[in-house]
Amino acid sequence: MQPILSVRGVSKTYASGHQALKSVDLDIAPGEIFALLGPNGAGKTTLISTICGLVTPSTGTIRVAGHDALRDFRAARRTIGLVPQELSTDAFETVLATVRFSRGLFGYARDDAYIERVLRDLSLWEKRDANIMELSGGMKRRVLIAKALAHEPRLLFLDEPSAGVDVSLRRDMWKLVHRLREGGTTIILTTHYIEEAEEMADRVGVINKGELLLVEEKTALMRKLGKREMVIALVEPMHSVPPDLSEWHLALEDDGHKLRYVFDAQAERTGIPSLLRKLADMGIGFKDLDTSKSSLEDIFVDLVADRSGAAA
Ligand SMILES: Nc1ncnc2c1ncn2[C@@H]1O[C@H](COP(=O)(O)OP(=O)(O)OP(=O)(O)O)[C@@H](O)[C@H]1O
Repeated sequence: MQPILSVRGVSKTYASGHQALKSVDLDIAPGEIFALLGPNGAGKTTLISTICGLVTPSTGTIRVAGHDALRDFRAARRTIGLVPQELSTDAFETVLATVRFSRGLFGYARDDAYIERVLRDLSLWEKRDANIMELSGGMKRRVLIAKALAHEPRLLFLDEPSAGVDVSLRRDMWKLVHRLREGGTTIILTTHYIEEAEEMADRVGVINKGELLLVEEKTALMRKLGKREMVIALVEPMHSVPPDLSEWHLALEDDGHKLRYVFDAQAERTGIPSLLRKLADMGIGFKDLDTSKSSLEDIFVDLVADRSGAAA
């Protein structure tokens, strides 16, 4: 299937000399939810801005729904909805007028029924006649989403949708995203909340220092890189890990009451049976064993730390 978005060799060096993107390649399939994950300053907003034509890339090409994003900017832009991080809208206008205007901006005929549906989906219909300046922060955020959806985009960008948003709006937004996808919209979100990527995305891209470090199916990524850990609750607390246990690289926690062992769940030998045998041989008793899987957050932190270490 033709990708709805195709980014090839896109780099961006700002006038300050800062290189915010380093030869990024990325294909997005129609209908998928893609989370772009990265720490502050990683280049997420810059990448979105180049795709939306707000920032000119220094090198590379971008195609959106078959249109060249630079040469054929208007056609490409019409297929995109962008929910920016902050509201820069006509604060004195009413909700309805602002959202209607957004649709008109892209040359679409007025469609009151569609706009009503969007406002209802976002619980904004009751507020349609309110001035935007009178709305709470969460409601303003909903207006931003409504504006981005006003021209029925095929590709929706959500830049940090959860930043500064309360739990109920976050949940509403997740529901809306799933509903939009069911209707065929492709969604790309940037986030540094791993929970959000874990909850919503089909695929995850990790970006750090302008470099797209990896792009993977979320479930495959978690399976491949997932580590497991086992916590051993001791009968008697320890002052330090005995040298005879050094090969397992255990950490002592909870004032010496617990040993933590991190292992690779994919490895042929996890090291657990030998560790438990060794504990028995040494007469170290334990009350409980607890194993858990590492989350996407652990994976992400490991990845970014590895790369930073490698670059140093
Ligand atoms: N107009 C600009 N001129 C110069 N440097 C810029 C400009 N815009 C962004 N940068 C720099 O480029 C880098 C990437 O910024 P960007 O906003 O794309 O990161 P981000 O991943 O979106 O970060 P955040 O999560 O904080 O929003 C940062 O170091 C930032 O300071």
